[in-house]
Amino acid sequence: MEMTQTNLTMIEEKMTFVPLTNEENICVVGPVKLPIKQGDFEATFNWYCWTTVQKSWSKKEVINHLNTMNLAFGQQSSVLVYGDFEHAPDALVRMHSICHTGDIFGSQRCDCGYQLHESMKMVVDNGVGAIFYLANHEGRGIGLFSKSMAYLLQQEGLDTVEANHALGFEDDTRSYEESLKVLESLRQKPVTLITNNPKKLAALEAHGLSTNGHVPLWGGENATNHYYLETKREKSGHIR
Ligand SMILES: Nc1nc2c(ncn2[C@@H]2O[C@H](COP(=O)(O)OP(=O)(O)OP(=O)(O)O)[C@@H](O)[C@H]2O)c(=O)[nH]1
Repeated sequence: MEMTQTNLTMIEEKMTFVPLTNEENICVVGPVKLPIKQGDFEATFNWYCWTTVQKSWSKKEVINHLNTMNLAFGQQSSVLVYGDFEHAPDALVRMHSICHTGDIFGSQRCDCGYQLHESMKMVVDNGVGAIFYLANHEGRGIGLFSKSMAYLLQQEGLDTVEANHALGFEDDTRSYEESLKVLESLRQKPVTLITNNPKKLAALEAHGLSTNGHVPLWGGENATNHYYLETKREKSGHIR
């Protein structure tokens, strides 16, 4: 079926350009209505997805380029927004790094799946908030393929930080700049971060966004991930 002018206009109305660099804009699409059901938990979020595009492109050109952008070969990030995110005085925000093994497979080697689902519940209980799902953060920035090797090293006794170093990576190479620009485009008031990671708070403050501090999210601890979580606390500076 051909796209009609009405459909094209409707999509263009849901597209926003957020300046990133001199060469690139972030193109944000949304809100898209997204009803979610996970066990007993049900909620309807406003979902926004984004990708970077050439600065010179118009909205129509972005749509025309979709089938040559190879979007399935590089994942896009997105955010689930709940409530009156732009205006409400108190909003909870989670900056969640993608974890293919924990979030999708339910791996017990980390606490990621627990944190993702729990933060969605916390946002809905709070009435307002957003969960950013950051697609270029797999394995704290080393990628899934490298993470599989890091896991093999961890099976031999290295901790999560040592395993990254052994493969030639820094422990944590994640950047929050792109997602913080998207956050700024959705809300200018202070937010409370759901995190145990002080680096995430520091990134928000370094970007010039004001914060109401953080709420910790510990839980989902088990015999398999105990050592991983202990290393986060002892070596990576995670707040108890
Ligand atoms: N390299 C590496 N990455 C891991 C390992 N276990 C989990 N991860 C990744 O670590 C990231 C965890 O991200 P987050 O849930 O945002 O966790 P965090 O930085 O500890 O911060 P908070 O959860 O907010 O406290 C995900 O990208 C996982 O894929 C591991 O053993 N090695």
